[in-house]
Amino acid sequence: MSHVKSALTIAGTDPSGGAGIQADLKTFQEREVYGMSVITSVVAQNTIGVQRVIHLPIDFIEEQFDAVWNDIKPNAIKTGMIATNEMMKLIAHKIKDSQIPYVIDPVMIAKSGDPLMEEASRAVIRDTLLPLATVVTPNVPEAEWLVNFSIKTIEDQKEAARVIVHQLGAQSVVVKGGHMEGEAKDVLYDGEAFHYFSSERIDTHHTHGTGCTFSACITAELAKGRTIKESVELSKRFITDAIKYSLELGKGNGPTNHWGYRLQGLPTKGVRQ
Ligand SMILES: Nc1ncnc2c1ncn2[C@@H]1O[C@H](COP(=O)(O)OP(=O)(O)O)[C@@H](O)[C@H]1O
Ligand SMILES: Cc1ncc(COP(=O)(O)OP(=O)(O)O)c(N)n1
Repeated sequence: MSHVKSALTIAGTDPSGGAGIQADLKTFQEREVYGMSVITSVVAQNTIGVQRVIHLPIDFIEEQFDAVWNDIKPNAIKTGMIATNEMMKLIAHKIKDSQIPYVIDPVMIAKSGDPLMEEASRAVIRDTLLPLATVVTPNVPEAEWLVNFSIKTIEDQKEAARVIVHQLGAQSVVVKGGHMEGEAKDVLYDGEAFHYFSSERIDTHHTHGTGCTFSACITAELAKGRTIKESVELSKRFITDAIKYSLELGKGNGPTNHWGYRLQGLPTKGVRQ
């Protein structure tokens, strides 16, 4: 039996390489986990924004999933952009008895403001996929939609986390602090205890793909058998360095990239591997 750990991402694409499937696969590789992917939607996007989205036919998404699943069963799964009700229902049906860690990045709107999920589908992801999640990683606007109140303080982040676990049924949640003021403080709640992961706020607009990279890192660490808390702690360090070394590429918000320090030929001292 192979000792290689693998992870599967089910998500949309980013041809400019900063977010979506491309970010997930790069992250899996960096975390030394074999990466696999099922594409839900093909997205023409870049650092400026989203130009057009084409959803793949549902039977073809299923065929991709079966091709991977029946051949190389992953040690963990993540979902990112899942735009429609029928995609959500298909994925719920496929993974409900899988017994492997499942991370949901409930992608609704890109930083550019472009929608990546049909508005009517938000209730479906909440009701069909969230109860299956090992970890769900909403940013503040996504968490606000899920819990239906506004989040302005750390106490609001905690209350949202409680609702997402106890009322919506996720095993655990990280309410991310990227959209808050001041330090970037993420709140992990597992139904019993709160854990806080903070970093200074890095003054950059090159943050394309932060959410994708963070959740992919959590998935990779869970695939290796780490606990939820360990996985989130490592992923917070990883994303902080990835933002610190983000790349000034493109005409808009450049890509977050942990390998950015190597690509830019910067010294490795201080970068957490
Ligand atoms: N400017 C920043 N400085 C430091 N950390 C950040 C910054 N922006 C986001 N983060 C961190 O990046 C991760 C992704 O958060 P967020 O930006 O809220 O997600 P999303 O990309 O889904 O909107 C979180 O760990 C958050 O704390
Ligand atoms: C295909 C695809 N999936 C997800 C996103 C959103 O990524 P995120 O990490 O939240 O970063 P931004 O794009 O919002 O900067 C995406 N853009 N494309």
